[in-house]
Amino acid sequence: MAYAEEDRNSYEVCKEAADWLRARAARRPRIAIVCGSGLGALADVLDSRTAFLYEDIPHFPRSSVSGHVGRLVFGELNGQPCVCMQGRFHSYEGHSLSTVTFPIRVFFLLGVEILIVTNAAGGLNPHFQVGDIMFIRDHISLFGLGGQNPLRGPNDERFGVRFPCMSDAYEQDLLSLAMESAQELGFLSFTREGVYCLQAGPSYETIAECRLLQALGADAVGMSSVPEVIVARHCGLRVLGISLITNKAVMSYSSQEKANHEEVLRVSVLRAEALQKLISHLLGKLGESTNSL
Ligand SMILES: O=P(O)(O)O[C@@H]1C[C@H](O)[C@@H](CO)O1
Ligand code: HPA
Repeated sequence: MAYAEEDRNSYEVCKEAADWLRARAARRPRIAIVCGSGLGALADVLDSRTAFLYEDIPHFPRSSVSGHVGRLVFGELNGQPCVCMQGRFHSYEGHSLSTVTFPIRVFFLLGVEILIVTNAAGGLNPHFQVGDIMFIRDHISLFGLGGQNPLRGPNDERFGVRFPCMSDAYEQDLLSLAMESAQELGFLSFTREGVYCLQAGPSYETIAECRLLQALGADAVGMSSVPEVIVARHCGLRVLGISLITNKAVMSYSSQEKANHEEVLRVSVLRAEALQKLISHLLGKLGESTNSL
């Protein structure tokens, strides 16, 4: 089917991809997990896995960033049926925001109820350390504030309302369960909560920009996740966001530190196992609380 790039996430196009996947996946996933930079190994620990290359799924975009493999993996984690995006799409790759968020609408049409977005991010909060896991309490979208929103354009009510609320984007119940999981696993010493700020990338921030973002109330800065969260909330998915602090944002002109993707990937891989344990533990709790949450 030929369509303009901005029409990629139209209902019909998303449904074709969802129908293709539904015909091939063994179980309907309840939870979708977007794996951030260097965090794709999570998909490799799912039980009863079935994987599809993005290039084989109708209308799926291609991943071009190292640390993002480019597969959709269905399976079970701690008894919960899941689908993992082993590789996400970023607008700096040249994708429109409708392309970046296309998989989220496909997940919605597959019957997914909960979206877990993970990402690598630079720490702006001076109390954060490299290797900290930050549960996202809220976000600041420099895209959105600047007029670029994935919901821009005609609204299709089959997905959601014209003016969705975002003050409850990150669900408190999921955040509490995630915190409880961190406590039960003994992870509290490196678990934080904070505000994630989206900037366009692919260049990292200048020192003046880091100072500005910190003054605005951001605890971490990254180049993804927010468009996915907006589209997920638009179609009623419950959202948990997790940032891995892979580097400290450079705040001083006397610092010799330089942000780089190799370090981001190195730290992500070091913390990948802890993050897997955390998400798996949380999913077990979601299974126990199916009726109450
Ligand atoms: O996909 P995420 O947000 O985890 O990736 C971050 C942002 C850039 O893509 C890259 C920069 O190192 O890592
Ligand atoms: N800035 C933006 N995106 C990032 C960073 C950063 O410092 N680290 C990982 N992703």
